[in-house]
Formats: sequence, structure tokens, C-alpha cells
Amino acid sequence: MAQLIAGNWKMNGRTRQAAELCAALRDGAGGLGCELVVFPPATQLTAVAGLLAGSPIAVGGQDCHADPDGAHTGDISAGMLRDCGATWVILGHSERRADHAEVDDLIRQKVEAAQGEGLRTIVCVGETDEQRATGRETEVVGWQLLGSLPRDFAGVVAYEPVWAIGSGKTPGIDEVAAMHAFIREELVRQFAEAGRSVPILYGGSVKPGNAADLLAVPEVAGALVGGASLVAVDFLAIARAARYG
Ligand SMILES: O=C[C@H](O)COP(=O)(O)O
Repeated sequence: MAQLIAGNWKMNGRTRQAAELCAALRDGAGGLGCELVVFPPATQLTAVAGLLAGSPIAVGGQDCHADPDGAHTGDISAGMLRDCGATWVILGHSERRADHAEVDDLIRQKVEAAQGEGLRTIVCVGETDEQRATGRETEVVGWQLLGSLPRDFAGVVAYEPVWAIGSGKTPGIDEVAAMHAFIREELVRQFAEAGRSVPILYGGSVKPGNAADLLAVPEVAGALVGGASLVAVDFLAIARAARYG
């Protein structure tokens, strides 16, 4: 299966920058065999969906509310993301968990809402440096998987060690392999046979220089890229390091 390279722009991108990035990505994406998706900020979603229409690059939202509509000031529903041209959504990113006190149960409700709207989901899990230092990384990730994924989960999981995000640090290849193997076991425990086909991405300081090694790890089905996805040549270099078949 082709690997998935996902670019999370986070809270970055004004109109001009988004347009320039989309133009460069469109130019460079032809002939790439991996699956590509970018997650612009909500303010750029409609524009980016338009700029990338007809290209091999899909577009997604960075979060959604669990309700379809209503009195939730500042929030955006899964249906609204679809209405803007999104086909994907990231849920449970550690920055949402930390900045907005999102807990597993809420994330699960959001996943259900997103799936109900036909969006493909990327659900993020990962331990903090303190949790890893005290040997609790699998325990933490295990509970996150159990609490955040609905019984009919049909999306993608992203393992993002919180301490690796934006830090330039990455786990060793053996550590990535061990955690991905653990996540696979947990998914099979939770979903039986269906758990075998859930793609598991790695995220956290993926750059052109380390992408090939990280993407070659067994059970790594692609990458969730933050900072490097804001630079077209870097994001495309990571995509070129992906497995296509
Ligand atoms: O969603 C993306 C991740 O948080 C990784 O971000 P990063 O590549 O800047 O470390």
C-alpha cells in the first residue's frame, strides 16, 4: 500500500503564503506515488481546497467539534469542514490535548462525528518526555487508543511522541519500531482482524534528512509532518522518500 504523507500547517499560513505553497506543491506532486494531504488552518481551508482541486493532494481540517451545528462559539463541525472541501481531519493532536484540555472521550466523540460526515480521520497518540522517562510510554499510548477510538473506527492512527514535536529530536529507529509494533498489537486487541489494516503514521520532527529511515520502519505507514510541511521542497522531498507500493 502506498504510504501517506500528511502536512499539518498548524496555526501558520496567510492567504499569500498558502497560495505560494499550494502552487509549489501542485508543481512538484505530479508523478509522486504516495498519498498526500495537507491540513491548512481553517481560515485557508476553502482557498486551499480550491487551489489544490484536480491535483493529487487532498485537504483536511485540523480539528472539528463533536456536534453537527449549534451554539459553540469559535468551533467548526465536521460537516462544515466537508462544506469547505475537506476530506480529512486530524483529531486528538497533542497540541489540542494540551491547549484545549481535550480528553480521550471527547476525541472519540469527534471521531464518530467526523466518520459520520464521511471524513477520513487521523487520530494522534503519544507520550510526553516525562512519561517516557518514567517508562510509561506504552501504558499512556495504550489508554489513548482505547479511549479515543470508537468501536467502528475506520481511520488512521498517528504516533507522535510529544517531546519529538517541533524539537528536532526523534526517537531511535528501534524505539519507533517498538512503539508501532505495540500500537498494532493494541489495535488488533481492540478491533480483531480489522485492527491489522489500520495505517499507523509516525510524526515528530520528520525532515528530508531522516524521512527515508523513519518511513522504512516496519508498520510505519507514512508521516504526519509539521514544520517541514510549510516548505514545499522539504515536504516534497519527504514524499519522495515514501514507499509507493
Ligand atoms: O502534526 C505534526 C506534528 O505535530 C509534527 O510536527 P513537527 O514535524 O513540526 O515536529
